[in-house]
Amino acid sequence: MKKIIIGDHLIKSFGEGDERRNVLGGVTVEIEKGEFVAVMGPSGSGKSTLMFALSGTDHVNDGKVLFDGKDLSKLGENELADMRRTQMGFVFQQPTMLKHLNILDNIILPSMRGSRRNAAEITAKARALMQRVGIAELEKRDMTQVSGGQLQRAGICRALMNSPKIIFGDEPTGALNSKSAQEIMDLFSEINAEGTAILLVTHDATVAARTERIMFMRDGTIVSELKLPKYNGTDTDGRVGQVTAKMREIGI
Ligand SMILES: Nc1ncnc2c1ncn2[C@@H]1O[C@H](COP(=O)(O)OP(=O)(O)OP(=O)(O)O)[C@@H](O)[C@H]1O
Repeated sequence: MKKIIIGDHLIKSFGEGDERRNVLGGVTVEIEKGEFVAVMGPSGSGKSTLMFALSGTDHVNDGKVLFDGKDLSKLGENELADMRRTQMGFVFQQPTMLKHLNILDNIILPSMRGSRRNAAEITAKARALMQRVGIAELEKRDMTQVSGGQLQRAGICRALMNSPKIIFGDEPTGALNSKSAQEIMDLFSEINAEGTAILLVTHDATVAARTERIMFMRDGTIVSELKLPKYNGTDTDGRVGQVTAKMREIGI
């Protein structure tokens, strides 16, 4: 099984009666194990809805999602929650963290729930990840005492706690300045190089240009795709140029 995710003819609709409309109009997506992919498209084109569908965060109305060969619709709610917690990582534009807990405790909190590992093991893993992403000295601070980039690093540590097979990122650099955004993208590249698949939703051509495949959405369907070689730190401007040219071509 080479694919980590197959989304097969996904249909998702919202609204009732005359107001009802398809936000995903039969989308088929395949993501390879270890692949680094971006989804771009105008606001409201269905990017986040697609991500929620592929991650089992939200149910689809029709079509099916296979995660590592398992049909998500055949799993009970607990099994699905368990799969999301242990095999998928999530990074959002603004990491949601509890204000009254320090950064370290925020990182370990989700892993404590229903885990067979003991607290010392979990804490050691969190500290190792914090060290790795350069925020080891911030463990006692709370979320209001760190920068946006540092908070996002903490969010990435939290997403990596269970060594997921894929990370879903919804505009993970959207709230950051360009330097922090680049550093976060460097981190994603490193994580991907170690074999974790990554799916990012982004409006930013410089973010998308770091990935190896970009799917362009419009009105709930994938209208085009751009493939790039795996990023190795070279030809950054050329890659961004290819993404922006494609965006112009399809009118995004
Ligand atoms: N729970 C919901 N109920 C009703 N409509 C919804 C719901 N979630 C999303 N939508 C609608 O579905 C469409 C697609 O939303 P989605 O968030 O997937 O778009 P997007 O491409 O991620 O947009 P953006 O770039 O602005 O985040 C939008 O028109 C949105 O209003």
